[in-house]
Amino acid sequence: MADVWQSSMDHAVAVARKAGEMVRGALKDDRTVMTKSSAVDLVTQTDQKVEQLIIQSVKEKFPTHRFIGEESVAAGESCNLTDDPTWIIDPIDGTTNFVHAFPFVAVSIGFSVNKQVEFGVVYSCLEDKMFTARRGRGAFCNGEPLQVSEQTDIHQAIVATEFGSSRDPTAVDHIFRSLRNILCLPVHGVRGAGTAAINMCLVASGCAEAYYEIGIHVWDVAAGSLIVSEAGGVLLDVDGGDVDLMSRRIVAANNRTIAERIVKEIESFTLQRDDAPLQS
Ligand SMILES: O=P(O)(O)O[C@H]1[C@H](O)[C@@H](O)[C@H](O)[C@@H](O)[C@@H]1O
Ligand SMILES: [Mg+2]
Ligand SMILES: [Mg+2]
Repeated sequence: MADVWQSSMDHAVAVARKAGEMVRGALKDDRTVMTKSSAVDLVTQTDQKVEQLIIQSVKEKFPTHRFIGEESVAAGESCNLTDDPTWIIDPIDGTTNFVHAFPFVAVSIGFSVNKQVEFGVVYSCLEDKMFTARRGRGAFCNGEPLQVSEQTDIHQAIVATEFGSSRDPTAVDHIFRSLRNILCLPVHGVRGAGTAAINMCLVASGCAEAYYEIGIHVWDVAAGSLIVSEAGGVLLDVDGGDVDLMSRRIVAANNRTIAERIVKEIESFTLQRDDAPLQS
């Protein structure tokens, strides 16, 4: 049966690679840093230019498709997922890393139809690693199949997480208590690449057993969520229920045993959903 979304996925890979070239080029220039929701929620003109490059290129080829882009939402566009074909774009995942030339920076493009991710593309620009997944057809890195770790013992796991962009003391307390609970299980180690998308690709690659975070957005995790599940992994909400990509919370793990063990240690809290009505 013809795969109606293959041409869209091919375009996503091509434009992610082109965006990666733009990111690498911008690393040679001075980067003007602006802030969004907090003093540490950074954005640059390169984030904005990359998002426009991706969106304009898609509009030319697929004029009926819709978009959820991190920087478009930051500029006031809505973040509502419909049944329509929708490109869910994080132009630079790891902007803080980009600003500091810390070498983990990704372009993340998820593609949803009927509110289901059909393909995901994460291009780790400085590693030149193209992570891809098509629903039901596996996950790959530069064309090589990906498979999650087979580890079921949490005490022999590496767990990835991030501290996020909030410095609200209550949220930070929850984040640190969760981190302490997990670190002291003990686990072999806790790591963070500084980008949700690359953390999820590390889980899909079998390099980390799990990644969890409260504070992410749909554009951070849409592509990575499919790459993890197509590599044999599982996705949960931090409370152990079904994952909800708009909820700003996620656990991505190699298997349910590890995922549910991590859920037990997380002090969860809720944040305003990505698709909450815009404040008037
Ligand atoms: O770099 P961006 O796209 O803003 O995404 C990161 C976010 O800013 C951080 O707060 C999260 O902790 C990371 O997981 C995101 O990758
Ligand atoms: Mg991001
Ligand atoms: Mg971003």
